[in-house]
Amino acid sequence: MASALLLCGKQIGGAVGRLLAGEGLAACATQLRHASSHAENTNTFLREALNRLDYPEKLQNLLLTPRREMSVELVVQMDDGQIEVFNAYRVQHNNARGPYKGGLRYHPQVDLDDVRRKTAVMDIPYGGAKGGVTVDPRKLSERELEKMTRKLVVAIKEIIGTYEDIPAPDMNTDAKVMAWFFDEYSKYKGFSPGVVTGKPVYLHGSLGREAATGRGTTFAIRELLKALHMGKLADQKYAIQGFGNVGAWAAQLLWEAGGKVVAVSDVAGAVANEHGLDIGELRRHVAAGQTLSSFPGGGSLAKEDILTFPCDVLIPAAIGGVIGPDMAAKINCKVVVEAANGPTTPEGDVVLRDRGITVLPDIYTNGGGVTVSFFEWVQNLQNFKWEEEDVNRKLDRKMSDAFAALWSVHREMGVPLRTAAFVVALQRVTRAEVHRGFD
Ligand SMILES: NC(=O)C1=CN([C@@H]2O[C@H](COP(=O)(O)OP(=O)(O)OC[C@H]3O[C@@H](n4cnc5c(N)ncnc54)[C@H](O)[C@@H]3O)[C@@H](O)[C@H]2O)C=CC1
Ligand SMILES: O=C(O)CCC(=O)C(=O)O
Repeated sequence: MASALLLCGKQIGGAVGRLLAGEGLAACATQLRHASSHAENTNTFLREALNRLDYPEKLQNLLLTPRREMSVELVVQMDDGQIEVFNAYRVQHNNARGPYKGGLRYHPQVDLDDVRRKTAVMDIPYGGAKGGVTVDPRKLSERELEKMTRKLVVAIKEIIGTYEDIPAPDMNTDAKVMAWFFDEYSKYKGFSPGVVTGKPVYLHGSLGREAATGRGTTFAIRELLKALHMGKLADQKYAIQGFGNVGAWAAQLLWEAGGKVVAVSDVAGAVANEHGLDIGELRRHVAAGQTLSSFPGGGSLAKEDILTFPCDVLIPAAIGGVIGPDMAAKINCKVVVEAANGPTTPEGDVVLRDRGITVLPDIYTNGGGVTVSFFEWVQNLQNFKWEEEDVNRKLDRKMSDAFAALWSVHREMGVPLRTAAFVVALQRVTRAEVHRGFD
């Protein structure tokens, strides 16, 4: 027995040592603090909308509290034989309107953001969920990443499902991760393409899903510019933080529409050209493994300067919490379009309001992703593939209709667009809750 434990101790080595030293617990506490601060930010915005609606307190609490939160540990043997333990979670918010739905993020910092109201703003028949694993995927080999993903599926398979909760890509998760997810789940529950969205197109994915969040962001900007009488997409200068799925697709589509993308950044650096970057060339440069800052078609910029770079439309498309009050006082644009989840803190939001800078909120702006995820799910249930133009046309319609709904609340109630978006969503969720009854 003693030698087995010793053997086990040797195998587990560093991971157990670190856990026993309390490092794991400290990391876990940091993640929870981070998660709760983000949830608090969202709840601050949500309360502002609830203040405008005359709902009884009990209903308000119901709307503020997630239905279920699951937290699991994934034990993975790494390529070098060491055992690592990863914390993973899934939070399910409200399923009055349909199955839970939302992204799955692999990131060193947990960031529980808000899909729950997004599905209601977009008027698609889902509730909201979010999940993730606390990991820096750049430090894992592809095989380790696959093992970790499969362990995650085994750990949460009883609370997800085609009609229960449908994960999707988010930061650092892509079609490949979704394919592993679908494959592992199907081993336990039988063929289930509808259990995740954002799968590869050749493996029950939807045409148009990869670009959907960036494309939806572009439609959202078009509608906002029209409403603000600011002209066309082609008339604006854009600065974009984040050049991953969302940022790069938004940049590409804005550039194709004739807009000038004057600066973009990623986690490693930034590049700028006040006459506009050639986004086609830049994407090829990055796809070839080069950094943004080494792009010959622009000058290198400190990544910290992206949010203050002079432009008409600033698009944070990376991580949450980047526009606090200090940053909000310095940014140099006419409108902020939140393609990322939770880029503006409540304090930052107040400063932007005071400065007269319009903010198009995340729960609407990046809703194109979950909308085309919904289209993918419908195609999986139909076992039928739609044409890409059809997907894009339907997405355009959803984004335009959702904008019209929030713009009319913004005008009628005289509230900022963020509050208007929450009001629209809360009204839809509440209607579903009340009509389903509470017995
Ligand atoms: N992928 C999707 O369909 C959806 C994504 N979102 C949100 O959009 C945002 C971006 O997601 P994806 O593009 O999918 O992720 P991604 O992993 O494809 O790209 C993230 C980008 O952000 C950059 N980045 C990371 N940390 C940064 C930092 N500190 N400063 C500057 N850049 C940084 C990365 O280098 C990368 O370019 C996230 O907030 C995500 O929650 C929201 C809805 C749907
Ligand atoms: O496609 C989805 O289901 C959700 C995408 C996502 O992560 C989000 O909307 O925040």
